Amino acid sequence: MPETQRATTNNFGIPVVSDNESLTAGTQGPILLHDHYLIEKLAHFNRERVPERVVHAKGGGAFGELVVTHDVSRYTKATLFQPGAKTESLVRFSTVAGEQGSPDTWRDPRGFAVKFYTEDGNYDLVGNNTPVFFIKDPIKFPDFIHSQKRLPGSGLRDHNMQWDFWTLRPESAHQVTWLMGDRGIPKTWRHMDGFGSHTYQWVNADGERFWVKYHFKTDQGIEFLTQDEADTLAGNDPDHHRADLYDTIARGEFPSWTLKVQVMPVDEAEGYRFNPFDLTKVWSQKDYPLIEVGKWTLNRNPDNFFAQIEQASFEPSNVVPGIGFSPDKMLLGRVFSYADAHRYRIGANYAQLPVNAPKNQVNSYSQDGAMRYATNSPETPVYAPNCYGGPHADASLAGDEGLWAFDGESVRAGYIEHAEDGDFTQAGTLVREVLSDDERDRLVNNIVGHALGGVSEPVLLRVFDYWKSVDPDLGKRVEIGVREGQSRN
Ligand code: HEM
Repeated sequence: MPETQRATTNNFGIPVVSDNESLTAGTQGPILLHDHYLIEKLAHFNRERVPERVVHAKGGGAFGELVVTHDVSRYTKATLFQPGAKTESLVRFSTVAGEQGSPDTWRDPRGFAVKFYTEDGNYDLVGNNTPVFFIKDPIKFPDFIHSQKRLPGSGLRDHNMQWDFWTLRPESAHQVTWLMGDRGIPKTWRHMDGFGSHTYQWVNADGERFWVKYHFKTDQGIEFLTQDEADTLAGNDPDHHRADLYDTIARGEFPSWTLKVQVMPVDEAEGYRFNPFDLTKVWSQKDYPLIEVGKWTLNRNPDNFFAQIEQASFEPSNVVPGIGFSPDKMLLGRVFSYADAHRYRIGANYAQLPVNAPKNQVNSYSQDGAMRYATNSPETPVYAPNCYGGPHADASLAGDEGLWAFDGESVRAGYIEHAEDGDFTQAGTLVREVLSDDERDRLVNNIVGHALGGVSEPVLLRVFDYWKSVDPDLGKRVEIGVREGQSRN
């Protein structure tokens, strides 16, 4: 064996005799059970997969850093947002509805999940490439996702089911308008913006509170794929977006985004023309202009995709001092959901994996569980309170948690309607005031093409009404396009 070549070992470091032949009783005899290396190989292989994410199963990611270039300390005391702060980061981009092997260029929102390894623990901002979402109550999330995935009998995806759900839940209109437009298929992950989407809370050093929305503006410029381009790539190059990110970073070209925020003083929320906690609405940038925070750059590829991307866990519950939640019910539902998903998908001790572990010291009282390894000394007390020097909670942080006032009975109700709320208002504004003529034409074509892909009566009639409610002219064009398409087929 050449000196530089290392001997194969089994998982316990014991050198093995053969990479190629199993141990048998004679050349034609049975395989022997005590060939423990063969058994190790076959048994470990059977356990190579963890369950794929129930949503956002197909994705890719990279490491990078956030550098704060502007002073937003009057809005938050969070250490990662202080002037000059530099924080290591991880991102995972994804599609929502497809499975692990699905094409990157299907029309779908893109996940934009960011982890910041701050000195106060991990801050996860688990957003999308759109500022809004299809629904506004977490109780609807499993129904919504079921309608986007596959039929139980045939295992096929079904546009009829998608439109049935969307048109029966008209609060989806704003997000569906984004989805059916150019932003529904970004050219690459580098050519899309990212959004925290929800309203979060920032708390400054004086304990003052602000509502905040995050925007990652791509420095590469927004670019998209037409439906035809995307369809071709879905067949020829299903990992197009994953490969693009990896290859670009490997070439030493580091994509970046400018992080900006919209900030609303808490006492302005009640009188704002849109309910600021409704995830199907944006805040007008005329009312709350973007404030620059810093530069977020991706500069390092994973060196083990499974360990660092597949096992990565992002959870909206990870907020650090100076950042808090808001009355957005979707956000509050997500605060429960993700850590629960990780415990099932990766295991109880997923937070100990290097990609998920914070860079600062963990002093929690969690212990044991599958695959646990020790991080504390044997003398560390395993309960609180104790009189043996174990960690104790810091009550002085109470004001940094991001709390808010509320009052009233337990109710099952929607959001308080503000002056200009309504399911179709902002979708209509997007169509009429933001999109160019070309963009509107492509929107109509995309909707018509999608509806012709299996949507039938009575859902189809609701599709026409839905788009007429967004914009009467757009709705008429959709109806004419679909009827013409039907008569051609
Ligand atoms: C109540 C509503 C929601 C629920 C219950 C929910 C639940 C989940 C679950 C269970 C996962 C899989 C986690 C895993 O196995 O690692 C997931 C992934 C994800 N969700 Fe949600 N979700 C909701 C809404 C949203 C919204 C509104 C956004 C964006 C604004 C979003 C963005 C993401 C992203 C980006 C991922 C992938 C994270 C990764 O790359 O690992 N989700 N969601």
